[in-house]
Amino acid sequence: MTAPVVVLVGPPGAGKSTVGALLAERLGVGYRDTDADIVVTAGKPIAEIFIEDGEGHFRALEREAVRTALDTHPGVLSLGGGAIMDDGTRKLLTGLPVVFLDVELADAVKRVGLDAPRPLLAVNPRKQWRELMERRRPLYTEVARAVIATGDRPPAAVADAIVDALELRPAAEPARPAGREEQA
Ligand SMILES: Nc1ncnc2c1ncn2[C@@H]1O[C@H](COP(=O)(O)OP(=O)(O)OP(=O)(O)O)[C@@H](O)[C@H]1O
Ligand SMILES: O=C(O)C1=C[C@@H](O)[C@@H](O)[C@H](O)C1
Ligand SMILES: [Mg+2]
Repeated sequence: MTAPVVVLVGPPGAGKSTVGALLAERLGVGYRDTDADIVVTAGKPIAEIFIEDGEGHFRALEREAVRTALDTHPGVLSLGGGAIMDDGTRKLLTGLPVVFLDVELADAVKRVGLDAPRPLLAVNPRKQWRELMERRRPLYTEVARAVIATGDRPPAAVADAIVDALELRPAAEPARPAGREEQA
């Protein structure tokens, strides 16, 4: 198993894609998003999977997408906003460097407008988002090794905060051999 260096979780608009891509570039590793993997595997957009097959089927596809990505992707991995709702998916995350990108409703609205085709936010998105976060916040927190508030930080500062919280360094940066400082 080649586990990711960071797994990002958080609600829609938390910045998983934006921060994840930035962080991957900074660390010199690849970036992957399980939502994108599911679309490829299912051969149709997520909204269609929800409508035609239901949320339960989507969560099962998502669990398998997470399992595969955790086994094969050594870089930065973003999960779908609701992945932590599935018991099996949460179990897969045990012991991994999971970061919860936290965001308040007002900032999420500013960022994504809540008018994108998100199946679970289709009707009355503000109310849905608030209720969804009430249910999900304890689960995001449960799986997370670090919780990063993103409201008052631009994406680059969020990436910095993750690097600090998990004490990460670029993949290419060699570990300094012990005792070399004195020899220069
Ligand atoms: N820390 C931040 N400060 C300000 N704007 C941000 C921040 N993080 C992300 N954004 C902006 O918010 C929008 C949504 O970000 P992004 O798509 O990365 O969120 P996401 O968590 O991946 O959402 P989704 O769950 O829908 O995939 C983008 O326009 C992005 O530029
Ligand atoms: O919050 C959610 O439940 C979702 C978020 C998206 O990332 C997608 O995984 C899907 O639209 C479901
Ligand atoms: Mg995203």
